[in-house]
Amino acid sequence: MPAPVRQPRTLHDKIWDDHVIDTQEDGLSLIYIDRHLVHEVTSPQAFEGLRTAGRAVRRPDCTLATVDHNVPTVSRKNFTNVQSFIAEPDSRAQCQALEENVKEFGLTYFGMTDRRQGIVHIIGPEEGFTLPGITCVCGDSHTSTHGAFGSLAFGIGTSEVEHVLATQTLLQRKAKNMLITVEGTLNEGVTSKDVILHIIGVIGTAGGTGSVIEYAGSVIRGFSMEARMSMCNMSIEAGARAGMIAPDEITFDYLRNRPLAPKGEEWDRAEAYWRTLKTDDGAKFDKEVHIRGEDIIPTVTWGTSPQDVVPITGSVPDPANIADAVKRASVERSLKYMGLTPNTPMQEVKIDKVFIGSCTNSRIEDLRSAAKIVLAAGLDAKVADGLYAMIVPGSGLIKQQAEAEGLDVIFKRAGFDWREAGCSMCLGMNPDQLSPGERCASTSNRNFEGRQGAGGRTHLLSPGMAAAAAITGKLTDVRKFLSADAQEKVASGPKLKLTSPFEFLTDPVLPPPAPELPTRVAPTSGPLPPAESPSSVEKFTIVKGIAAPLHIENVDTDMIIPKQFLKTLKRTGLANALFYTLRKDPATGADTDFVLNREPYTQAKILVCDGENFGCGSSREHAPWSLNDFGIRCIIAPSFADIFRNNTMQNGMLPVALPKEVCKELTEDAEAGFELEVDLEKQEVRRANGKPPIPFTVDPFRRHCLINGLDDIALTLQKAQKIEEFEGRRSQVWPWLDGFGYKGKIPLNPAKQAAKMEW
Ligand SMILES: CC(C)[C@H](C(=O)O)[C@@H](O)C(=O)O
Ligand code: SF4
Repeated sequence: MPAPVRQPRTLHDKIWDDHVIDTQEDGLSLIYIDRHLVHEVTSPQAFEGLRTAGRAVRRPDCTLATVDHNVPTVSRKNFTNVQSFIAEPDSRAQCQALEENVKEFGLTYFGMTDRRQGIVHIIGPEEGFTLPGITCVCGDSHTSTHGAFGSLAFGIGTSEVEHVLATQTLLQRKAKNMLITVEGTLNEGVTSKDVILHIIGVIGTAGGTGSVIEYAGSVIRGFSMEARMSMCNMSIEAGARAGMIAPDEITFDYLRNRPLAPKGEEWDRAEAYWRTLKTDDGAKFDKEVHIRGEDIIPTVTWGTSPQDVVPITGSVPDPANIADAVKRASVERSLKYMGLTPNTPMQEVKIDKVFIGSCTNSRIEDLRSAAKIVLAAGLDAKVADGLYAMIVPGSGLIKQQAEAEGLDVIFKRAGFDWREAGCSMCLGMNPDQLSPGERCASTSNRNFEGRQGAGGRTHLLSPGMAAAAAITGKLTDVRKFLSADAQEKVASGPKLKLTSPFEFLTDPVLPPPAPELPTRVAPTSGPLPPAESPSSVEKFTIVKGIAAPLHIENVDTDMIIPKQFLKTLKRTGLANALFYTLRKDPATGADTDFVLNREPYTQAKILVCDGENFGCGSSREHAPWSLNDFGIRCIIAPSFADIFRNNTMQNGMLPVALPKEVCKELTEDAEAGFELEVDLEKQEVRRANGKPPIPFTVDPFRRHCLINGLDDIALTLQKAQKIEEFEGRRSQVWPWLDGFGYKGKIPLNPAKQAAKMEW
């Protein structure tokens, strides 16, 4: 018999196929997870779950933890311990909880005295922990960043973090294949940040829902790893499950000699495998989008969604020109929040703060491109009067390298504040925040209402554009600083540490070696619990009650629960946090007339929204926890963001997707005060106004779990033997994936270590 002919496969297909441990008849697969990154915000409840069930971490050698979201970015010169350094009690508690958890569970941890500490999505690649061909997860939506290496990398919620810690696997349904090509030549001043903002403007924040996007084409191939990471990072802003780019010489050059990358003969084997990781000719994509590089010019956002983009040469949109009433209302709402007048040229918009940082744009190349603009503005250029500009490197090592290149001198001399590594003002879980009404030019990835501080206004842009805005005090076309005249001016000026102002652009310094070399540890399996472990998840059969109507598109999880409530160590007590900014008057703290504050909706068990893309943005499971705590067990909407949908079902809640017109009708029922009855067994929504029931469908496996209140982890552990067999094969075929650990090398006395370090 001739061997069956294999269909051409996409890069995503290949990585997926290599990680499937088991597939059920209905298509649900158990996939192996090669790399798990952990941070302090989304892990405490997961470790608590392990503790309660008496479970161990299955693969400490494939798990890497750090603190990033809560850490203050002020100087650590006087750091002795987290207890005394972090003033805010909840932030402190989360960081301390992680310190304790990594000790208890034996995990590799980059704490605040470690130069390798930084934003979780920066340190994975920097260490070579992120590799081509792997599956990589983290309780964080921007895990998509790691797809830049040709890996399948995606964000998960806290329940899934617990699942991965306990089993090193996840239950997943394969996503669709989407291709986005960018061909041609980019205009001067256009960076990968402009390219991804432009793409999101074209496809919208739900354009990638249910898909893994592969970015291809000559423009992408020409990008450095840093630029590719910025692109893949924002795949989540396009609604995609993940983004990826096939590995090539640029990828291999970046990874060679990274502390955790394979070495010697193992590198050669790995590289040979990685070279097979590209989409075959003739492979089919479910969706394709083709973009011309020439069409992109430096881009900036004007509104409160990452899809609200405009070329820097454009103007604030005018709602009067929008025919669709819902869209018009949404633009009006955004403009009101942003304090912008229709038709104002973007370059006349004045800025109060500039933030250069975040997992999108805080890498060495980002800092170089911002420094280039500062230099191009002239050696006497200064941050505009009254403006505050901060630079937050993505990791301690990036900070160190930038200082070795003299970038800090360029920034500080121009009046920028040079900070320590962390998430910082991207989200403001630490003290770095906008005040109400302040406007920020930010290199981060989300411009949601209140994202950088309650009432704060965010314009997303590239590092060069942010630097230009810092100097002029307004949103500015970066190309003004790239003219021959400006460069001439700089070239003739006095010299800094560098022999030419742009020397660092062509001759980058290699990253300094990591302070400690890892020790190889054999893969271990943690003790397996009894398969019949009880589930704490409530069963869902029928939910009947008041339904609250909501008319908002793209309800993001920052809106469902703002960042200040993510600092909890529990899953409960979040009812008051639900839709906090919509429910509380910022000035008085009094209740607003938001629907959930009004009778009878204070008793709502169901939320009906007629806007698409409910639950987009961050992976915070706090969003379903707060809905649940309020009493809402079912959300009906035209479409859901992938991670949010998953997170609700992990908590015994039901997301029901129905056509937009049907959702609209149901919001009318809700407004008239009619109760709704959602029956999961019969898969129908019954209406109290005598109209016929509305059928819906739910993933059969999830339906079964919800109706019976089953625990995913216990179910997965019934397949322990298959997982072990997979691990055996994995060790033979991909030996470099049996990770490296720093077991036993976690600093036990941070104070002593801090004293040794120069900050
Ligand atoms: C805290 C975390 C859950 C969150 C995310 O998933 O994205 C955060 O990193 C963010 O950017 O909002
Ligand atoms: S998006 Fe911002 S808050 Fe989230 S991980 Fe990245 S830097 Fe941190």
